[in-house]
Amino acid sequence: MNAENTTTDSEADVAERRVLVFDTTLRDGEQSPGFSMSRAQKLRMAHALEELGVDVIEAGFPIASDGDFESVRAIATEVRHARICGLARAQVNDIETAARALQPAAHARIHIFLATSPLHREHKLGMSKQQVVDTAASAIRRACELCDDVEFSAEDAIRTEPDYLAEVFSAAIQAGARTLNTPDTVGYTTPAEMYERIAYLRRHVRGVEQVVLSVHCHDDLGMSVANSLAAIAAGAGQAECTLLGIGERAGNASLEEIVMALRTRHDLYRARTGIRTERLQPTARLLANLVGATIPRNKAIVGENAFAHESGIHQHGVLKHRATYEIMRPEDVGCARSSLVLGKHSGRHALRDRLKTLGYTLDEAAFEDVFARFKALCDRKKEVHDGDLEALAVGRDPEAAGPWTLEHLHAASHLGGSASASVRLLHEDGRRVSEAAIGDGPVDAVLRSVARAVGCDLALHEFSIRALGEGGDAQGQATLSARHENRNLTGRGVSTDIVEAAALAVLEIVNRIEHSTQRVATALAANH
Ligand SMILES: CC(=O)SCCNC(=O)CCNC(=O)[C@H](O)C(C)(C)COP(=O)(O)OP(=O)(O)OC[C@H]1O[C@@H](n2cnc3c(N)ncnc32)[C@H](O)[C@@H]1OP(=O)(O)O
Ligand SMILES: CC(C)C(=O)C(=O)O
Ligand SMILES: [Mg+2]
Repeated sequence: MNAENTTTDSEADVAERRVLVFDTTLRDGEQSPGFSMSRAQKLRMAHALEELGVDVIEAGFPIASDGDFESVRAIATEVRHARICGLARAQVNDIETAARALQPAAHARIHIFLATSPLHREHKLGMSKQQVVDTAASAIRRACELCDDVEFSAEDAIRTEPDYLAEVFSAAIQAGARTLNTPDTVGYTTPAEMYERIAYLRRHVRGVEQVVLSVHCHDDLGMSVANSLAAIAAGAGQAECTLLGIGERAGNASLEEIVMALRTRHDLYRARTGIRTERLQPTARLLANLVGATIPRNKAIVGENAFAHESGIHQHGVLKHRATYEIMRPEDVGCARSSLVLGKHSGRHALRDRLKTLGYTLDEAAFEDVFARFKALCDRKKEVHDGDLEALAVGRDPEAAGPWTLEHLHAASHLGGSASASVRLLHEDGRRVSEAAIGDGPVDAVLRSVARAVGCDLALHEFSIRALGEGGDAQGQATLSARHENRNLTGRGVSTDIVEAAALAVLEIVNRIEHSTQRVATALAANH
């Protein structure tokens, strides 16, 4: 074993295998509550994932909605190196829709899934064993006519009879699938069981040597990464995972943890990935900023404390020899604490340098915009922290920008009673509207006054605020979800004043509504 556990990929020996990283942050990750992204945000994330070096980007489920279709198509158009994948049920319409969305891709994959476990066959699909085999095989055959790379997933594979799963996979290979995925859909398995399952499939699936075996683990019992690693140890050649482990329920296996476990314990796994590990922290932080999530301080690899030492005995050890308490080098995962303090006396060089370290390379116009907003922020805050800079660099979601902007806001809370707020909004067509309302707390009052001003029906559903830096003048990022016509819409806003941050989040929502109303009106006019 390497004493410092800092083995690099170039030291790999000849026996090592290349494990493919299949990222499903934009599909399984995005389909879970709290992580939805607009098309522009997904596109931005897809570029970052490509830069990170993932092999496959599962960009969405094209049949799910027009928005998902458009997102997959935009990613397939712009992202040229990574393979772009679209999910489809074992149904012709799903498959043809996925193929249309993927049509511009340089490298495309259609991913078909069908549940195989007794529970799903009987209670969900109402299909016999033979019907499942036939449905999967005919779906794969149709997909192979439209795309030269087809993956098949046996949903709930872990709770499927092993001999039957081997039969389904053998039929899938015969029908043309090139990757066979074994999902632990409900996060039920254990590492020993997963190892045994992959080893069993390697012994019993006909034609298995022609395909890549893949694994897709969920974290319901907190074992998704351990289970993925066990599958790799047993011979799986592809791991499906998400950044920060976001995904259905308790989430998916976390990409950064699988990748760094393979790298750090190369002595055990003898496997490498194509991930540029120094991009892990910046890419994970970009995701957190786009979806307004907080990365727990103690999160492995990318959390703020992952390389922090506070206790004296540890500090003493690290000062003598870093490897006493660190099994990875912070710089290998993109974690570099800056000693430069940015404030109102800082110039463009220091800001550009810091942004680059954080993973943001902006074009001249975008940089000048960030610089101007940075200076304005410095007038409101003594010190500007990394979180503040990331919020400035991520900027506003273009699909939520304009036409309404906030000109004036006043909010007051009354002890033991309700709160009140008044706003003045400016529309890009020149209209100015002032309104006031009372509510259950200042955020609700702000929401009601904005809703009244723009004449739309909104009810507060959820509200959260997270600090982007340290100290009493830290900026807050508000994430607010409101109910509108039976849908929950989410908006985000950043300010040193949390009520103003909430107002900006409400404005994102009303701007989204106005954009979609305009799109519908344009489409109707075009049809006439
Ligand atoms: C384990 C996973 O992560 S699977 C992916 C889960 N992700 C999602 O569901 C997000 C996107 N989903 C959606 O937008 C919708 O569910 C849609 C558009 C796909 C389908 O919507 P609807 O047609 O209204 O169907 P609904 O979702 O209510 O029910 C699912 C239907 O698909 C069928 N189905 C489920 N899985 C499969 C499959 N793999 N292959 C074929 N049919 C399937 C069900 O039996 C059910 O059929 P029925 O309508 O004949 O009863
Ligand atoms: C669609 C499949 C691969 C899935 O997400 C699961 O089974 O968890
Ligand atoms: Mg899943």
